[in-house]
Amino acid sequence: MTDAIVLDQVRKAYDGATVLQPASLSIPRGQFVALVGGSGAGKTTLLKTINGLVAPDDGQVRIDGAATTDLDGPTLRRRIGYVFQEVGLFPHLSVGENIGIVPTLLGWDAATIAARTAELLDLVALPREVAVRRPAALSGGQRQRVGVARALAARPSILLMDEPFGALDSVTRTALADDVRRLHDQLSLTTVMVTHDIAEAVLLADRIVVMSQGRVIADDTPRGLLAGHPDPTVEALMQAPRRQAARMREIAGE
Ligand SMILES: Nc1ncnc2c1ncn2[C@@H]1O[C@H](COP(=O)(O)OP(=O)(O)OP(=O)(O)O)[C@@H](O)[C@H]1O
Repeated sequence: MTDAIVLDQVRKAYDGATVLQPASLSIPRGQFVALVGGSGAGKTTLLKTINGLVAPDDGQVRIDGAATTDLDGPTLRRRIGYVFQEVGLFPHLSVGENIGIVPTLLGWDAATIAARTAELLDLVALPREVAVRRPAALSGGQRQRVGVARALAARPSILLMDEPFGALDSVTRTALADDVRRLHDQLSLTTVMVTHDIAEAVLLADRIVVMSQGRVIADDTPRGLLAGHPDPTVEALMQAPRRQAARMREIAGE
């Protein structure tokens, strides 16, 4: 079967500085991939090459076998949902209008958009009444849920998320992360999520891709990476979840 996302030797430089070394990655349909690595490693840049927000200098990105350069904007927006870092809801639009942005751009009629908005609010476990509120009248966790609903509005098969839970307290974060994984499974999505939280990546993802200085330095299952890796940067990253797990077992008296 054709992979949902293929990056074929994708390279990107800004003002002569290469921020993404030629990177290749194939992501089969249905996989949940976490993209981790230090600040400035190139994670957001790589994520944005997938939906065309960043145009690669070299190489090719293919979505379900088609080069993104051959796909028009509306097709990309329909196929790929994007949850922005810091959510990026429009403050002057209601929650419902925010969720309906892509369907509106795609020319859906008002009744279909309203029905879809209600369905999406149910899906992300928000009361339907919030549709008429402005984003400022929601909690941070609720705003993130709106961000996820907005990304899923046009029934994409691919969901990209850039640090979607970054600013949340740990209880809200865990609940939302669990819901995102549930939605991934329920809607048969292919998901790529950038996160700084390695424990979260280990708990949520089927596969973890580690980046450092514009390169992919590791790519394995959480279990595989926890078992050990020759690269010291990867090893250092994996120490945190290992320590947390060991400490939890100790406290639980196991
Ligand atoms: N539009 C841009 N113009 C110039 N440089 C950029 C631009 N976007 C990103 N960069 C640079 O590219 C490098 C990689 O940035 P990127 O945002 O992809 O990293 P990241 O791994 O997502 O980092 P973080 O975890 O801090 O968000 C950084 O050095 C950044 O300053």
